[in-house]
Amino acid sequence: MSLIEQAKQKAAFQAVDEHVLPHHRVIGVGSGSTVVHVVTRLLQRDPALNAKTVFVPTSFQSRGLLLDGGLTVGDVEQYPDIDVTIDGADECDSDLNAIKGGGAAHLQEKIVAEAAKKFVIVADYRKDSKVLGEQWKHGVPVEVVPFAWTAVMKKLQALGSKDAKLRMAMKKAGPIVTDNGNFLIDAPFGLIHEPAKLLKDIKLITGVVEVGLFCDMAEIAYFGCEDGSVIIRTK
Ligand SMILES: O=C(CO)[C@H](O)[C@H](O)COP(=O)(O)O
Repeated sequence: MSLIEQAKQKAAFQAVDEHVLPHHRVIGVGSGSTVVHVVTRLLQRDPALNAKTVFVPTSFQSRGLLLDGGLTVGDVEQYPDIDVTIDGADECDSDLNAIKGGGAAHLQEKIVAEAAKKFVIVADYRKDSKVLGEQWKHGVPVEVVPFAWTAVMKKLQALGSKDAKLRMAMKKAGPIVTDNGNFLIDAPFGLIHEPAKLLKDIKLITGVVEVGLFCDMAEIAYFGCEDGSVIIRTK
């Protein structure tokens, strides 16, 4: 396993060990490569404990990971009160505001994070920053209704994101379609000093479904490092 993968694993394992408690019955599970290690650790728990627990995924990917592991899967409609949600991030600032949606899953991720009593971020050290936009250069992921994408793009440009782009699929002649049937625009804004304000401004654009800015949501973040240590940040 590469050093970066080991770093992600360290962060994920520690977060599961410290935040998924024996009395918890509903656990939210995010998406992405770091979350693969979260599921690995969940599967190492006492099977009797896992059998009494429902896991709420945030994407096609995490649903598959949970089902492959034989865990019981539920959704927010059935389980609106989640004990803890653990998810990755594309970048996380010193106030624990995060950019998410690199994996196009931020709508469901935000719903599952908001439904949780506690939201925990796991990542490698490259995601740790002072100000959003320092590390993640692809821009803020913005999920949009397909019909509205050009109109939303113009509004994002007017807000200052000159290089906003529709996210294209790798092996399809066309745009990425999210798990919810929408398109995605990646909107770079340089350094984001006021993420909550930017979040509000983007959300007010008609046709925007959800913005990959998670402001004032995470309680704690674990960043795995290549030397085997884990940086922990709290609010
Ligand atoms: O927000 C996400 C998906 O929408 C992911 O959590 C984020 O992209 C981080 O992924 P990884 O752990 O692979 O770096």
